[in-house]
Amino acid sequence: MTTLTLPAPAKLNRLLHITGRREDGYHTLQTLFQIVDLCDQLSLTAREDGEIQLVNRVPGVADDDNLIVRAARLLQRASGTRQGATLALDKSLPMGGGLGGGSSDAATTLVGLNALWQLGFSLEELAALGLSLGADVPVFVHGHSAWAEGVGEQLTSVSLDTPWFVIVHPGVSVSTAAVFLDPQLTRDSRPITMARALQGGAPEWRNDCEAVVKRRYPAIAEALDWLSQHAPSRLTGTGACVFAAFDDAQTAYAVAEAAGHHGHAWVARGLNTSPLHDALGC
Ligand SMILES: C[C@@](CO)(OP(=O)(O)O)[C@H](O)COP(=O)(O)OP(=O)(O)OC[C@H]1O[C@@H](n2ccc(N)nc2=O)[C@H](O)[C@@H]1O
Ligand SMILES: Nc1ncnc2c1ncn2[C@@H]1O[C@H](COP(=O)(O)OP(=O)(O)O)[C@@H](O)[C@H]1O
Repeated sequence: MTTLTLPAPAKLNRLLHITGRREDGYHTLQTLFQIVDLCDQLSLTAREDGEIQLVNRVPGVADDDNLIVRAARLLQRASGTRQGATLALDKSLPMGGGLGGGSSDAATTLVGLNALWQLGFSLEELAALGLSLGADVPVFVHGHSAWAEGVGEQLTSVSLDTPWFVIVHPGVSVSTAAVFLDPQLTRDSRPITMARALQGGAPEWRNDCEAVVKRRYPAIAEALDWLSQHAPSRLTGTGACVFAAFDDAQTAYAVAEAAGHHGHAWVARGLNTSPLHDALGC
């Protein structure tokens, strides 16, 4: 029996600009995705009976809605394979935290099962499949820090600095849909070039969702205000997590320890390549 145990890393949006709204209601974005070394773990075991079996439930998510089950079934349909898989998910990343955990789990399932079932799909083909599961799936399939446009699926690999991040989850759950529906959301930011984005610093390194999210969720506003006393701080995605970058691990761990009542805090290292791709050599 063959089993692959693989990481599903989190991402941070180092900046997030909303540049417009498409006719289908989805918003067009410009963002810098950075992969970090905070991960869920997924074990994939091949089965000959064609079944997709989930070993452990994710609380609050029906098995048929679990993104790893949906990703496995999608890949079965796309390839016509008769193989199945047993999926075991060891979840560390908070759900709905803006860290992309569910999307990353789905991406690891697609990339991992493609290897396990020896299907031979390219990463581009897997990313296109993954987009139907969520806008953040392609960057995790792609496996590299990226400048993204469209709804996050038009990706250009970039190399970012790799600081130590303090990530704080203020313990509230943010509705992505509600943030995008809020009338006060900035949705007309002028598009910038990738080169300008990569220069870093204010005013480009901002998150357009921040004002709306701070107004709707006071706990996130408080966490941001607190973390900003230590270093420039931002929201990732539509939240709920906020983060700040530090040059050395020691300072980052000290700040994380002091985060106290603002929520659960992690220290994570910024990466440019995904540990998933490092593990599989792809
Ligand atoms: C904005 C980002 C940045 O990383 O936020 P996070 O989810 O990471 O916080 C993501 O692209 C989010 O992608 P994802 O989390 O897959 O969003 P979905 O479930 O597809 O969308 C939930 C709802 O948000 C709205 N939505 C989402 C993405 C987008 N570009 N425009 C939108 O208007 C739509 O109303 C959609 O029905
Ligand atoms: N395997 C999974 N892990 C996490 N969330 C999942 C999973 N499958 C489905 N979901 C659903 O996807 C939603 C978004 O999850 P996640 O990607 O963790 O958040 P975000 O997009 O804010 O980073 C969750 O609230 C949950 O309902």
